[in-house]
Amino acid sequence: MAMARRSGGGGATPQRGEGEEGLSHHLAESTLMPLAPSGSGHSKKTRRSGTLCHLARSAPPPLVLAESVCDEGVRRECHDKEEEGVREERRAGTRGEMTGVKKRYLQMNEDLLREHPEFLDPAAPSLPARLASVAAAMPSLAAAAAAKAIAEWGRPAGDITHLVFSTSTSAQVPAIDLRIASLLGLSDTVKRTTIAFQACTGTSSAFRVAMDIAESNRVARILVICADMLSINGFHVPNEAHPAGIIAHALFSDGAGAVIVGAEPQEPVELPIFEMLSTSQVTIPGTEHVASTQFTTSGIDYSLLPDELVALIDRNVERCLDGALVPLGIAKLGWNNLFWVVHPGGPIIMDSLEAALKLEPEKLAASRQVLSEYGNMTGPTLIFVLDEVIRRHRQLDGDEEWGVMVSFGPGFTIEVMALHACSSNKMNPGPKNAI
Ligand SMILES: CC(C)(COP(=O)(O)OP(=O)(O)OC[C@H]1O[C@@H](n2cnc3c(N)ncnc32)[C@H](O)[C@@H]1OP(=O)(O)O)[C@@H](O)C(=O)NCCC(=O)NCCSC(=O)CC(=O)O
Repeated sequence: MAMARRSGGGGATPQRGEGEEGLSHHLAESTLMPLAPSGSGHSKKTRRSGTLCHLARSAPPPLVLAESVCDEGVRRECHDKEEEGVREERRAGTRGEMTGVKKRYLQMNEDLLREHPEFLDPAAPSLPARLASVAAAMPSLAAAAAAKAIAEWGRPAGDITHLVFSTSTSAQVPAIDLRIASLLGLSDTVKRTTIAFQACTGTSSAFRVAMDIAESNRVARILVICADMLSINGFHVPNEAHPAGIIAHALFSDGAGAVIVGAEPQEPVELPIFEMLSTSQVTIPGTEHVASTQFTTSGIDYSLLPDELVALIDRNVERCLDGALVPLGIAKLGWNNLFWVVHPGGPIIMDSLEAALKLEPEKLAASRQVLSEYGNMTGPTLIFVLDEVIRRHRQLDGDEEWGVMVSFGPGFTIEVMALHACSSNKMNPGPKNAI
């Protein structure tokens, strides 16, 4: 397997010297054996971190698309704004134009509403029924994503040693990961970890934990699954006094994604896609109020202060990226020479990031496309974006070798993971990048 550090060929490349030293120094701190065969041009001291081997995604069947029972409220909100003449964009806009969401997949449907009319009554206690509905629907959705990832990985499910499951919309004991493990036929010795309520940083948190496991246990094969179903927990009759709820209706959706992480791949069976080079999580003090969700007796309530969030991104994102990427020698390539895997929280979040870093529009094209085609699925969205970035690289012959995964979540938290595309797999065609 090539550990591509490009020496030319058009891709932006950290130069020998400061950047390379930074890379070697950082990676040497990990406990991993080098993945590169000797003579590949890498320093013998160069160590590699956990490698992301395979990923797959799945969305639930399109039970209710954008034309869901939520539509009336959203349309009414547009109409009222139109009458007030508040916003020119709103006058011309449809819901899709406002949020960037054209299609979504939702588990909430009319059958569920008939079965649980209390979901329509904001005063009726409905949280237990909602959580039970999630518990009934989520395992099969998550298992479907994981089964695809395992099939693509090429080794038997029984070879999975660890399961890291992340969700912000399920709460039960034992956690849903147990049911998923059983559906997948995982070993009864698999070590399970559930990461709860990280919201839009759910995937980043799970990847971070998986990377730590892979670094400390080189034979571990970690199945990471992220699943959320905000349509069930967060569905409420629209209330004009609560605009965040209306926006949530137009934006949020359901989905699940899975990846398999491990070190020292057994080629040719395991063909890695990305190397996970470093992770960082920065939480800005005193900003807990900016993005939050509350469990109420009638479901999950979500709240976001968009102006404060935009200001936080503007003031902090570059320093967070520098903190993660400068030691690796990647930051000096320039933000526009990296590939970007960004959680598309909403148009305002991507616009802010683009403006703060002066990113060219195509850098967030994968994020915008996922938002458009799937909505904001909370945690799993980032895996969909990763999948889309890979697809685009293959189709458009993208040549960025170094990249960054970014998500923003409650805290207010900024998570960054530095990625390197493996030349042995789909992201980069090998010969072009070989040294
Ligand atoms: C909704 C929008 C697409 C609308 O864009 P427009 O360009 O049409 O208009 P705009 O940005 O000026 O916003 C219009 C009005 O809606 C308000 N507004 C926007 N988003 C809001 C929100 N989430 N809650 C409450 N109000 C909100 C604005 O303050 C403004 O109010 P006024 O008219 O009074 O000035 C965008 O604002 C947006 O992307 N908002 C963020 C969406 C979001 O909440 N995403 C989830 C992120 S959470 C996430 O991803 C991480 C996590 O879960 O932790």
